[in-house]
Amino acid sequence: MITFENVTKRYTVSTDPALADVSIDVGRGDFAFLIGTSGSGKSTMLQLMTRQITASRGAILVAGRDLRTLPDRHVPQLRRDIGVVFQDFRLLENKTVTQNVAFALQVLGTKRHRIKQMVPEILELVSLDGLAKRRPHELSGGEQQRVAIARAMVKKPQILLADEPTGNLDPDTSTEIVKVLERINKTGTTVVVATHDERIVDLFRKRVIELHNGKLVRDEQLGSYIAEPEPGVRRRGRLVN
Ligand SMILES: Nc1ncnc2c1ncn2[C@@H]1O[C@H](COP(=O)(O)OP(=O)(O)OP(=O)(O)O)[C@@H](O)[C@H]1O
Repeated sequence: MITFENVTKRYTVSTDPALADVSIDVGRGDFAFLIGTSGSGKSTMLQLMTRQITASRGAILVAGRDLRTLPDRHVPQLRRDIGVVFQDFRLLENKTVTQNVAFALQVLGTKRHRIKQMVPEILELVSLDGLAKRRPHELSGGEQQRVAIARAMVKKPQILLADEPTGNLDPDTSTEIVKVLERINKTGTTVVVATHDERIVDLFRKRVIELHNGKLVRDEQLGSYIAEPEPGVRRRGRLVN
């Protein structure tokens, strides 16, 4: 669903690349955490996937499209296949929950009767059905993030990208949000979550893709936040089998 082949991204010629020779393959229906310290290249990777920026070198394939050759006029179509959520929710403050979600469908040109039908369905998916008439300031952070996820999911994208989705949330609420993402993933959507949140990575034990200074340093199924040492390597004085 998302393939990077030897991708390098340089923002300026004089500095080190933000992403250096990265190759990954995220299949349909996968769930991956993208981790790494600040500045390691996580946001750069997400922005390359949506073609907000283009690679300096290498090939990127997303939902069957080669982003090197995709004409600009086809980029909106690509973005219909990709839902994105952010740390800061980015909701429309003067609109209710229903209106925030409906607005995302209106801009796609969806007919009014379809919007009326689809919005309650999607609110149910993120367990927000009781809060449809509230405005963002009347919601908790976790509820606001659910609205943002609902809004990203209305177009039924094949891929959901989340950039630090639990960054503003307390631990219990963060767990609930990742459970929502997991539920969406179980419906077949490919989910990639860029995060610094060590606790959720260790709790959910999904695939972990780790960057360091723009380089891919780990790609592990059922990974934890801190890489497990190789067998035979000493860790805190104990030999790991
Ligand atoms: N528009 C830009 N112009 C120049 N350099 C940039 C630009 N965006 C990012 N960079 C640089 O590219 C590198 C990777 O940044 P990126 O934002 O992808 O990291 P990140 O892992 O997402 O960090 P964070 O966790 O802090 O969001 C950093 O050195 C950053 O300074």
